[in-house]
Amino acid sequence: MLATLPYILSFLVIATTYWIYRWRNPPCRGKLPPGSMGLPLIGESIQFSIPSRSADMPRFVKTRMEKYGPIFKTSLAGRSVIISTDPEFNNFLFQQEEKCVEFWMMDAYSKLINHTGSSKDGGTSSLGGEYHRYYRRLFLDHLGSEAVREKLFADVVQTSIKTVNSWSTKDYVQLRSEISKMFFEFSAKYLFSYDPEKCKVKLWEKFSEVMQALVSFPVRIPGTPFYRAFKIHREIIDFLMNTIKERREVPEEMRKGDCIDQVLEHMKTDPRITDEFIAIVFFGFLLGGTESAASAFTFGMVMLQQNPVVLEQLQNESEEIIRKRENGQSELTWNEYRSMGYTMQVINEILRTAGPVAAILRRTIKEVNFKGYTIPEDWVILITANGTHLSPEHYEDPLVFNPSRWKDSLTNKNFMPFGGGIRKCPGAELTKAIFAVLLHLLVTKYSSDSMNLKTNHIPTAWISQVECQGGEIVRTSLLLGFGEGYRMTVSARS
Ligand code: HEM
Repeated sequence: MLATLPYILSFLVIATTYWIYRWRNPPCRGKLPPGSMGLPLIGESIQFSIPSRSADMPRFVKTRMEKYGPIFKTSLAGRSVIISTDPEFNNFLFQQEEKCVEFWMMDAYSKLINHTGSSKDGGTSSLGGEYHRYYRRLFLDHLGSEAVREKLFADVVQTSIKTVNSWSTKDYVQLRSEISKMFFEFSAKYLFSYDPEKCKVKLWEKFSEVMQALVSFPVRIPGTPFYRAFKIHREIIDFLMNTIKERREVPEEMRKGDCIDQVLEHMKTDPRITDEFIAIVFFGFLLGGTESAASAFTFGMVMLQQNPVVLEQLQNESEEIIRKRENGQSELTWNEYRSMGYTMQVINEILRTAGPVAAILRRTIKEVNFKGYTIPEDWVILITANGTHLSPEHYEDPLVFNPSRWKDSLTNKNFMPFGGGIRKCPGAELTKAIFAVLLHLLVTKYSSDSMNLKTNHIPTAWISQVECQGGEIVRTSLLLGFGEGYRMTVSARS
């Protein structure tokens, strides 16, 4: 036995050394992008999860961009990952959907919705392939870039007026949560005519609790936030399925013409569209339309407060619109909205600097070759538009909030807050319309020096996991947070 010990030890040393070597140099048929795979098993997950207390891009990304360039490799949560801040590569990837790459989700989210993982699976919980094409068409039919027209816009105006008016009666407004709620209720109304005042189920409260779980550790052990969220998620799915069932029983002539009614029509001819699939899709839509918009708008308000000259110019534009009215109309119209040049520049600048969707995730389903690099199959690619939007290479003085940089054009190939390709955000135009209406109402109803944002001591549910003092803006790796939250006090203009 003793005689074989040196052989066993030598074998172990060689095997471990080989394993570490393989970990650091993953197999690849070409040249992988530069970067470090970190420690065996945990990779660089710890460094990645350290929040940055600044409005700049996450430190993790910034330091590695400086060291390795805009495309680099790492390992996170047991996965081999490529992080891309290169706009050319990002745009290339957006065009490769379902060819070389496919949609991929954070572990917590995919476990929460019981996602089957791949577009090849074809199960009803799959959100790729033909299922994706179906629900995307459904959303775009109602609210795509051309769809935010007078009718939808009038709804946006009414909902925003209701929200902004309610603020004047409050001691303070918890900005982020108010905006989340507004986006949530607007989306729910459009999907299934949800009326929070009539419905017994307090959907928004349930939904906020599920949101918290997305930044918690995804283990389904009783007592953990994730476990509770899992149960509430099921309740929401059951509620949505029940809503579909109830609507099916309503005579066709009494239907409401919302998304559910359209789905019921499609179900008549396509048995693959099940109630559960639609409930999961609606849930994803509500999620997509709530968190990012609320983060971005809150960030925008912080920026406006810090830039009074911009706020004043915004106010001038809105006042000018009101001055030009001849027919005594009091609400913003679609045509007026289309004329709000400076407001749109401000919104672009908010989206650039806030970058609420810090990570768009894809999985390679085939080897990807780009700019001399090879990315093997089954790697995760994390596309971070922040790395582009906040890089001095693409934007002069990137941390300066300067809406005028958009005065010549509101688009460019380095600007991708809503992603791109066949998964580009279908809520983009709606988001811009809601932001414009909210800004218009705020600057015309309240005096600009009264729109004070202060940090409060009520932890914002969304980011309660992020420890932070004094309400600084915090970028965690995937979410934009606000320390202890922002509360806004407003007073009507004299
Ligand atoms: C500031 C606000 C918003 C930002 C920055 C944003 C950003 C994004 C991004 C980057 C994607 C692409 C994700 C990917 O490629 O994997 C996306 C997808 C999506 N967004 Fe948004 N979004 C916003 C608001 C909204 C709103 C208001 C809605 C709904 C009313 C919405 C609904 C969706 C949906 C349903 C998808 C999935 C599209 C698909 O898979 O084809 N988003 N969003």
